[in-house]
Amino acid sequence: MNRAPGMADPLIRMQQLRKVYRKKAGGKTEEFLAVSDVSMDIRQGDMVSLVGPSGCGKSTLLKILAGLHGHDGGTLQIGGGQAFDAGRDIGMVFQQPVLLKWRTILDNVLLPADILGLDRKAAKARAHELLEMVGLTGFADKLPYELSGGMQQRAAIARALVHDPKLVLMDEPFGALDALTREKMNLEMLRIWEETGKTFVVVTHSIQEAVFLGTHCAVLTAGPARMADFFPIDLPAPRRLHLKTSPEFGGYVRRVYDLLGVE
Ligand SMILES: Nc1ncnc2c1ncn2[C@@H]1O[C@H](COP(=O)(O)OP(=O)(O)OP(=O)(O)O)[C@@H](O)[C@H]1O
Repeated sequence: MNRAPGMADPLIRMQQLRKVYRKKAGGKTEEFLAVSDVSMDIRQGDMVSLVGPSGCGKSTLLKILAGLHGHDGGTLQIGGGQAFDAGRDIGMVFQQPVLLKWRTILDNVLLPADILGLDRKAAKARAHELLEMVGLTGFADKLPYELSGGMQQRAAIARALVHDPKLVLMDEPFGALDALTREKMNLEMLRIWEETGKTFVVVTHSIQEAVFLGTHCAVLTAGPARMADFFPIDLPAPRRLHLKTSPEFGGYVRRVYDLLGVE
């Protein structure tokens, strides 16, 4: 795991973060508390998994980090004391790859660089490097429909990295994949994270996936919305699938089950 030397402040600091959705209905304003009392420090190079049941506010939290939503209480500092521009410094991966079907895989990967107006030649060289990193060498000129779901999601990961963001936000990136492809993608993602040294925040419904991927895990609950815990996951690196059969892994999984009240 790479950490910037001398970087004292965390890349992200959330303190008692709170988000209320408001809706006007029949002359009244209805309020819904979606995120409550979320506090955590995320350091550069961390891989943080956000886990919790449907509706507990994981996506809302990610949208707040991405600058797509404001928050109603608490504080959020991003950048570790350095300038931080959400458009430039964040890469996003969604549950579906959302590739533009008329653009080649290379041109899809280049999309953020095009939007930001980055030098096309340099961006193209980086896009080719990233395609190699995600195992898609030779697919640059294909159209999305010519790739499997897992391959498309790997292209989406390359797209999230092409503008060299400081922070990568992933919202259930492997939720649409079959179980075996998902396990392979977990390993791929850990390798990409190791190679890039970037900070990743990953939303998942899967407790096993949260424990397997994370250097840290944030557990959120719904009804009431709150953060139940945030803790480091001290498992040996590099993580391999057989780790899932170890008592240490089982201990972390059990801790999350207990926090979520799952029997
Ligand atoms: N734009 C919105 N306006 C009003 N309520 C919203 C809005 N977005 C989300 N909510 C509500 O806030 C709560 C948290 O939603 P969010 O999408 O963050 O949950 P989640 O944990 O990501 O769920 P899932 O795992 O099912 O995607 C839910 O009860 C949802 O109905």
